[in-house]
Amino acid sequence: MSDTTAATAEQFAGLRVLDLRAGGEAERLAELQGRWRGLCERSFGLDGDADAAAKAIIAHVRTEGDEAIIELTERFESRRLTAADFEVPMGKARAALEALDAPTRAALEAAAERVRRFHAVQAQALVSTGQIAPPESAAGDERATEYLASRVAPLQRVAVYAPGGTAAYPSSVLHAAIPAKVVGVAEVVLLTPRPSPVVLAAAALAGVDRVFQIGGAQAIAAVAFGTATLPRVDKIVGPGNAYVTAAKRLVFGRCDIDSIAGPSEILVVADASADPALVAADLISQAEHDVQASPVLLCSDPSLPARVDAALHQQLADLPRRAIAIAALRDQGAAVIVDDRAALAREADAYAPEHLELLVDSPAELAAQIHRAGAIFVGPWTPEAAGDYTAGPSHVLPTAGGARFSSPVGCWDFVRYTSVLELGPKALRAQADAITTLARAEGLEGHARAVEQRLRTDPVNVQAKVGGAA
Ligand SMILES: NC(=O)c1ccc[n+]([C@@H]2O[C@H](COP(=O)([O-])OP(=O)(O)OC[C@H]3O[C@@H](n4cnc5c(N)ncnc54)[C@H](O)[C@@H]3O)[C@@H](O)[C@H]2O)c1
Ligand SMILES: N[C@H](CO)Cc1c[nH]c[nH+]1
Ligand SMILES: [Zn+2]
Repeated sequence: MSDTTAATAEQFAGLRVLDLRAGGEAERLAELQGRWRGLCERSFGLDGDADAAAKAIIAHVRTEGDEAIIELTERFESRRLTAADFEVPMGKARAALEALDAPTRAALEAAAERVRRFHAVQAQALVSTGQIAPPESAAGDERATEYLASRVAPLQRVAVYAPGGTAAYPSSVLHAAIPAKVVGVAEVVLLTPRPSPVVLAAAALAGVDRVFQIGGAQAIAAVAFGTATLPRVDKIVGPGNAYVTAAKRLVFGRCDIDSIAGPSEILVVADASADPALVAADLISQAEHDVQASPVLLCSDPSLPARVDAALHQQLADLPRRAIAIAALRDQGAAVIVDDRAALAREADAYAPEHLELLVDSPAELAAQIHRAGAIFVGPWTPEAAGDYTAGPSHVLPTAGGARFSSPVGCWDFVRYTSVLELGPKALRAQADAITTLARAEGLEGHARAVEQRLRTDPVNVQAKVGGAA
């Protein structure tokens, strides 16, 4: 991990430039392309130290339960808790909401309302679908009826993880717990280390049912397996650092998870029309999250990286979290130069960022050509920070290239579908030949006989045989 304490604004040496334009010296170009591919192939934590640490923590919590949580919280957070301290009474969260200063409460309520409204619309798409499909020839014949359905129902109990290491994230409480409540999850459990009063207030506002002031991989393990104090949950959602993210991946299967929502990322796609001050501001807005954040510029204007570097220098100078931002810009940051607009779209898709920001001419047109991103911010009036707080869609998004296959946290995360099948005797008979043939092709005689057994006992079938009609 980077040494953040030593970093200062003066130490920021500028984004490393990867000039991928055609026409450069072939060997050098191949090397730069290899480096860019390395960034596109990032798969955070898959074989890193965090994975090994999370594995050991999970094993410890599985065997020692609450005792392990007490020990690990002391080791990683220097906090001495007893099991009785784990749960923060909801009364305290409600009191925190009441005690909040008026501007913060108004901002929290405005964000909560917009997130709720957006997800209320999204939830309308989550319907049970059913089909009663007698063949036309058998219309009105109940025995030919088949009922095939996908029945949707909310999960019973989910855990929301809200980070609390180097910053507090009341917004993450809203952006994960509200969609869960919108679809009717019975019990939402919040896990968060050192909850600030604003985090507790957000929990009360979002309708969270229980709050546990524990964090890290130990919190993830606790709710995946359950301990004497913490309940086992059906799903864990929410962002976190490398340890939290690795633990989520490791407990998947014991419970569900949303996606790998790890250290923040932003890919700012810019052309000659972009204002370098906006590019720098938005790179910094994600770099300041974590020394492991990834702030990357992808541009078609070769003069832009130098102008963005100058703006970065200026803006980093008095940034409170500049040490973190500089470490992220230095270690994961890059300025990638490509030939044209088509290459901007192609390489943005290849990077599959958590946040994609388009500071280009006709940004909506370019947005339509890019398919792999957690969220796309279109045009100069849509800073990524708006999505973090008030816009409405959840800011809990897949990182580390997960946007290739995962989605933002949404109402879909908090429901599951059950298939329901009901066949009438004629409907089964219509499929029987295909079923028994396929079963025997798979060497599964028992399956074939399970169907034939029914056909033999179907009174209509018996009658038909006796009467000689089908
Ligand atoms: N992708 C998203 O949607 C999204 C949203 C918000 C935040 N984030 C990210 O969430 C992260 C928040 O990280 P954070 O650290 O501030 O809070 P966190 O709550 O995720 O992690 C803090 C916990 O990490 C554990 N920990 C610390 N050092 C450890 C070690 N050496 N070994 C094992 N465990 C250790 C501790 O238990 C501590 O409680 C950032 O990376 C931020 O970028 C992502
Ligand atoms: N940008 C973060 C997701 O990567 C979410 C967040 C919360 N608060 C501020 N930002
Ligand atoms: Zn953010």
